[in-house]
Amino acid sequence: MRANNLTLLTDYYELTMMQGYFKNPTDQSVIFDVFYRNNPCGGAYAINCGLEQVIEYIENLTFSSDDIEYLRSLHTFDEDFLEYLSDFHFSGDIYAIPEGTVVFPHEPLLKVIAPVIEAQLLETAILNIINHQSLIATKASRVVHAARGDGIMEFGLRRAQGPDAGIFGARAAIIAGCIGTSNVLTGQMFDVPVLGTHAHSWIMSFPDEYTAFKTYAKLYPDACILLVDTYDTLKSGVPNAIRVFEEMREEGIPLTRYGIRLDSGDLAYLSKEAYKMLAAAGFDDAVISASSDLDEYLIDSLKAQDAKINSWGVGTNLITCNDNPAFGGVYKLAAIKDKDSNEFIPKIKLSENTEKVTNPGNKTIYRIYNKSTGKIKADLICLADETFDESETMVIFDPIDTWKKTRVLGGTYIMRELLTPIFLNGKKVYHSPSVMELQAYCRQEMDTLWEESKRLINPHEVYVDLSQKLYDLKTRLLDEMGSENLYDDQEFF
Ligand SMILES: Nc1ncnc2c1ncn2[C@@H]1O[C@H](COP(=O)(O)OP(=O)(O)OP(=O)(O)O)[C@@H](O)[C@H]1O
Ligand SMILES: O=P(O)(O)OC[C@H]1O[C@H](OP(=O)(O)OP(=O)(O)O)[C@H](O)[C@@H]1O
Ligand SMILES: O=C(O)c1cccnc1
Repeated sequence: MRANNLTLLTDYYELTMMQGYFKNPTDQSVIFDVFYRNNPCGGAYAINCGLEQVIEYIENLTFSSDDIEYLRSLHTFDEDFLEYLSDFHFSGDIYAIPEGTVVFPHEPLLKVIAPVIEAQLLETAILNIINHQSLIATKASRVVHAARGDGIMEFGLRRAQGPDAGIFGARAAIIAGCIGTSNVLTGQMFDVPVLGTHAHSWIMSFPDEYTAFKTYAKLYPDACILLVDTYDTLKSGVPNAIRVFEEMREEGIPLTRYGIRLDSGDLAYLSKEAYKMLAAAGFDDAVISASSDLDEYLIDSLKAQDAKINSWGVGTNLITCNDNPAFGGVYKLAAIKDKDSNEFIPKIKLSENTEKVTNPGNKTIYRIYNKSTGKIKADLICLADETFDESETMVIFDPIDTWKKTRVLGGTYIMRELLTPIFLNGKKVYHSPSVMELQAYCRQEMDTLWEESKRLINPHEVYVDLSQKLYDLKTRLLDEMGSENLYDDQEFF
């Protein structure tokens, strides 16, 4: 399982490049941006997640003597470089969007400003952490949204891709709105609710289903959710559960959190029939929980079928994000500081694919909200030193189809800068909220999205525009590079 010190959790090439920078000394500062290009699962947004673990990683970033010994054994690194590494610590600045924030493609989720030799090392671990947790938080947010206010219990640990995916996946799922997790270690590490029912094996280990239910109910009268599908849901499971609940009622045991779990069969039909039986016996407030390879689409469909389910256990498809296995976040160089002028010179990466051309320069992001509804109108990626006046009318435009323009009238909008300082000169200047605080924040964030953008299929995309200044800079750099290419003696076929 994950060690505290993740310094060697990096790609080999980061270290070979670092040695290259060390041998060709440059104390040049650079800017790297972390961003992603496509929203997971065909959605219109993502939930940014993993910053607390990035902070821990950077705070613990030191090469131990064992690390140095191991690197020496690779016969790639010289002694002077190894000596440099043994004293290594991060001395730069990091700005990031807080965890639990709704984010969109191409926005810098995190920005590193540091000497190139330091900034290069961080790439792999930062992406590893942010890509995983943002992916699972986004998937969980979709599942939570589909459940329309019912609680989602995260049950994925046994199917997660290893311990870390289980632990930090559950953390991300709770931030995105799951009410609890079956993962006890996540509960301990992050002080979040642990929840659960019982397995089929519990029923099977007793001579009969009634005795199994009765024994469980005696032990856990205030958290008594009985799994009713081991033998026959409607003929045996539900009647036996009702018998136990009736006995509890007769014995004067308060029925606080009690009910059933369905784990197979037609969940719409079974839940409706089970509800009728429970209600007829006076248990219409029983929890009817369902699990069985669920995801956001199945939950949405079961809601549309008027299934009488009010609690959901979701495991495999959530914790693995089965329909979209990678978040696709990247770490791209955006600027290099010029030694003479001490100014950042913007850099751009070209691509045949317009979407993949990077945004150059030292940037920040402003979120523009409609003042009366509080909903997001658009995000504006701009240069870090740009200022805006909310009383002025602003024209924003699509950076690809530039003729698509929107006029935002002065006084009708509010702007909020999303990037927050996390490290300045290597010192942490940010305090991570607790996971439950992040959950509350994420809920508020989801309220700023229009319903149309939360739809599971073909959601309305939120506009992410470039400021005029950034757009002009990008166009100028592209023009300059284009004219350089003009003089290449290329052969065309
Ligand atoms: N009414 C429904 N509408 C849409 N999907 C449903 C409905 N009821 C169940 N499902 C889903 O259909 C799938 C059922 O798959 P399958 O029949 O293989 O398993 P099962 O019924 O859980 O039985 P078992 O546990 O014995 O494999 C599950 O993903 C379940 O969530
Ligand atoms: O279906 P998921 O979304 O992945 O949710 C988790 C599943 O894990 C359990 O099944 P499992 O067969 O592992 O154990 P059990 O014998 O207790 O049912 C549980 O009953 C759920 O079906
Ligand atoms: O508590 C449960 O019901 C549970 C936990 C993990 C996986 N499936 C179900």
